[in-house]
Amino acid sequence: MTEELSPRASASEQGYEGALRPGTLGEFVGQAKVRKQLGLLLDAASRRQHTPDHILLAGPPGLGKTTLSMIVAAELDKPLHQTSGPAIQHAGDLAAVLSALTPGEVLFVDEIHRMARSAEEMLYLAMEDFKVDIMVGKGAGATSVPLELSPFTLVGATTRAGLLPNPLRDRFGFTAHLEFYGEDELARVVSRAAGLIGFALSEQGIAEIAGRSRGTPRIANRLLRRVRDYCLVHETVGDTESVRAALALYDVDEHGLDRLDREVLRALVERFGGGPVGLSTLAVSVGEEAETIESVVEPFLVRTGLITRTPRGRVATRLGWAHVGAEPPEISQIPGGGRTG
Ligand SMILES: Nc1ncnc2c1ncn2[C@@H]1O[C@H](COP(=O)(O)OP(=O)(O)OP(=O)(O)O)[C@@H](O)[C@H]1O
Repeated sequence: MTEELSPRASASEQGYEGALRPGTLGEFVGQAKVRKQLGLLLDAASRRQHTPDHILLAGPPGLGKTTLSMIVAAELDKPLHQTSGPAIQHAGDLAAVLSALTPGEVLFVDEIHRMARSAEEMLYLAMEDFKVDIMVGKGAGATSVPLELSPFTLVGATTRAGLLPNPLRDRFGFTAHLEFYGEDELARVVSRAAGLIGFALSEQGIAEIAGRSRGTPRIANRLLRRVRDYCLVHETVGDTESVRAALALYDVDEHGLDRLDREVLRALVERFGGGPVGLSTLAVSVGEEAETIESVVEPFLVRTGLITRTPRGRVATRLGWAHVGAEPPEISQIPGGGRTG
């Protein structure tokens, strides 16, 4: 997968991303339902002068979970403490974080599904009663000492909501499921970001980037940066032509497919007659890890209707055949498919 289309952030783009983050719910583009629900929750909490319910943000990477956690803290006018599941490997790690929280503080735990089990159990009590039991001493002499915590709001983020144990999931008063963005919404993300970085981009140029961003604001902002650099170096304006030229340079096609996506699709059509074929066979045929194909390539090809998953393996749809410029052998046997995102 080319770096341009990875939904995950790279360390080098954190500063750029930070500069583009919307600071309020009003500035946050799209996700209308989640914005309304969250707005109501925060408004009610401030009217009751109470900390809001704990919030779980679920959805694929790059859709705005970290941004929303910052917005929650900003709207509540409270500090934000950020950590992540992998950083909490022992109950003691969590106890240290929780005991340092100030009243009303927002605690953001990214990838909360990756937290240690022992810490999860401590978190149940902390979420419910703002208390933890600290074990003091070892062996037979060990005793548990209750510790009162300041009331806080936990904002948990996960790309794998299904992996959260039920007792943890049940302790969130509100769960927001973030959806992939439509092209109009992505155009608004790009237009806003272009304004912030002071880059003049035509309406069509904006639409070209939006259409290649795989429903993901992080990718939209990254492609914008590539186009801005291209225009700077080639001393050209941000129009459709320069967007196309810049993104062709990075192997991003008009639907947001990259080299690996196209290779997989081409292998499916040309080497396996459109399928059905098993994932591992497909992975070997393009010389890539099955994991990468399953977690990154396949979901996007399925979502855009280029392939489907059947019990017997992956099958190219009519759209998939057309995308690689090939004719399907017998139309009646090929799934129709349809672009969705
Ligand atoms: N709704 C939105 N409006 C405008 N920009 C957005 C929106 N959502 C995300 N972005 C931008 O996309 C980038 C990635 O967002 P963010 O870091 O919040 O994603 P995430 O879901 O937390 O990703 P991960 O799961 O990898 O942590 C940021 O630069 C952010 O400003």
